[in-house]
Amino acid sequence: MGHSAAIWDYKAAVEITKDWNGIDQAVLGNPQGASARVSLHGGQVTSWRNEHGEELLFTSSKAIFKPPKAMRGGIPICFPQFGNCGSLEQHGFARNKIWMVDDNPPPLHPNDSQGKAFIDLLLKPSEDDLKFWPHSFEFRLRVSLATNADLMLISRIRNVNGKPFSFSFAYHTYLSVSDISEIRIEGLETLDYLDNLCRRERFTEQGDAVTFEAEQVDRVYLGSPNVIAVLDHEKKRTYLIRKEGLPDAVVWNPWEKKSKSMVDFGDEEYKQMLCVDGAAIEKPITLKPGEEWTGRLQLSVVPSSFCSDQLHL
Ligand SMILES: O=P(O)(O)OC[C@H]1O[C@@H](O)[C@H](O)[C@@H](O)[C@@H]1O
Repeated sequence: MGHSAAIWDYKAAVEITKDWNGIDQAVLGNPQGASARVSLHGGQVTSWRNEHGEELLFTSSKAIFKPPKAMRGGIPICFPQFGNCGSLEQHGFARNKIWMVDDNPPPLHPNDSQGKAFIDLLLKPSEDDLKFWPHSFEFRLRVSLATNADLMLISRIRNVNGKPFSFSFAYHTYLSVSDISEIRIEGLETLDYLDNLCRRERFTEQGDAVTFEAEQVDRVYLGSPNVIAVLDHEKKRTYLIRKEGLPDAVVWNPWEKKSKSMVDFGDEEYKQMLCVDGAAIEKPITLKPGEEWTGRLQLSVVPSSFCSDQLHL
């Protein structure tokens, strides 16, 4: 994984190393041995492991770890556009850019700082970016790992001083699952969704949970609750996705046919992955000069005996 260039003591360790392409990445650790890795390429979280060293995020065995494209897995950031419904490249440019580390980040909130390892990455537009998206923004991404191994991503996007601008956003979260046909998502039942496979037509979810049976699912659930549970029966564990400032939830699994059409994805790998993204898509966010938007995502894993009633889903 490359050599260590620096060790900072943000209560727990944050280490900057080089990845296989010589691009810096931050490795966050907690005292129990959990870890998270975030690449400066795209500000993309590329790994999140629990204290037993088990990887919780999916990465394709065919992933291409080479800029300019984002690698298939982890948590790419979709900004300032989700999908292809705008003039920019699919899912926006942020995931393809090289971000900077902020060596002097503002402190964590006192209620929020207990033992957390964190790193702040910054993205500002280059001259070239301004030609395609002429808006002066600053994007601060804070990735932190808690003592209980929860992974938190906080995005703060500020209109530095330009004209008002609008954007859509998603944390495109690739979860690693044992077998997609055993997975249930709770928290999205009865909601309306836009079906990306059906010209973004609006439907209403009918099942008592979202399950995956025989075909690609590619939907944007609207006005979703701030906690969504992904139950993995076989692994006897549940992912909890908590979000703030992100009203929508994208659910995507490519299934067989689409998997075969993606060069950086194995034909059978759809069985082991599921994307559930905290997102702001249906109603774009608009920022006036000087305004800032915050979108938070917190991922936890709990045993499947944990009752969903406790979540107030
Ligand atoms: O291949 P990309 O650009 O990373 O996108 C992957 C998928 O991302 C999902 O979020 C979209 O809803 C899908 O339509 C898309 O295929």
